Amino acid sequence: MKQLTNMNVQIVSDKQAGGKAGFQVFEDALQNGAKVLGLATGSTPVTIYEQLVASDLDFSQLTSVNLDEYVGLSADHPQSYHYFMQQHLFNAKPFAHSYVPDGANLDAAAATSAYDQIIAANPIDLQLLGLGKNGHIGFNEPGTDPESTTHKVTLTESTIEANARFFDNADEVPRYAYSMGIGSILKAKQILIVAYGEAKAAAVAAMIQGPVTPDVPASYLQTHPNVTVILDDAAASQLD
Ligand SMILES: N[C@@H]1[C@@H](O)[C@H](O)[C@@H](COP(=O)(O)O)O[C@@H]1O
Repeated sequence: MKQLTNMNVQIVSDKQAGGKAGFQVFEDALQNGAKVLGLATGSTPVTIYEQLVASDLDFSQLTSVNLDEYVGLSADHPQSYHYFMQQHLFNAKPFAHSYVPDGANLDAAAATSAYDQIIAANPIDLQLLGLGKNGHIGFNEPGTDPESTTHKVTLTESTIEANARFFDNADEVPRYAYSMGIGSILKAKQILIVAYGEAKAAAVAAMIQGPVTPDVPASYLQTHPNVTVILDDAAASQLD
C-alpha cells in the first residue's frame, strides 16, 4: 500500500474483528493512563462497544466526551446520540462523568460554548471516530474550518439520507446538529478512526492518500501524530 502518512492502518476481515482490534486500542490507552475517552455514535463503533461491555474494563473513574448530538432531540429521545450511548455503553459501563452536547438547548451559542468549556476541562486522551461517506468526521461536513471548535452544523442531504434509516422517514431526521469541531478533534492525544464497507472506500482513500483539504474533513487526520485506522477489506479497497 502506498503510505503517504504516518497513520497506523490495520485491515481486518470484518466488523467483529474490527471490534476486537478497536478494543485493543482502548485497552492499551487505558493501560497507558488514559482518563478521558472521546466517543462516537453511528453503526461503526457498535462492535467496539460490544467488546468494551463484555470486558472487565472499569470506566467508573473515567470521563467520556461525545462528538456530537442532533439539535432538537432531548437526551431521552430514542434517536438521540445521548440515548444511543446509554444503550450501547453507559448502562453497562458507567463513567464517572459522561458528556454529550445538549441537543435540547436551542441556544446554539450557549450550548456550543458550554461544550467547549467541557472539552477544555477534560482534554481527550483517545478519540474514537467513524467516517461519513462524504469524508465527514463527527458532523464536520466538507468545507468545515479545520480550526473549528464546537459549532452548530447544517446537515448535508447526503448525511440526512444516510441517517434516515434510523428514523421512520427522512422528514424526521433533524436538520441541525452540534458537533465538536475539526480543531477540537485534532487536539485529542490519540485518534482511532474506523470504517467498514464499500460505501466508505472512496472517503477512506481520500482520507489517507489524498491531499489535506476542507473537501475531505477526515484528511486533516494526516496532520495528527497518533492516528490508528481500522478498516475492513471493502473499506480499504480503493487504497493504492
Ligand atoms: N455523526 C455521525 C458520525 O459520527 C458517523 O461517523 C457517521 C457514520 O455513521 P456509520 O458509522 O453509521 O456509518 O454518521 C453520523 O453522521
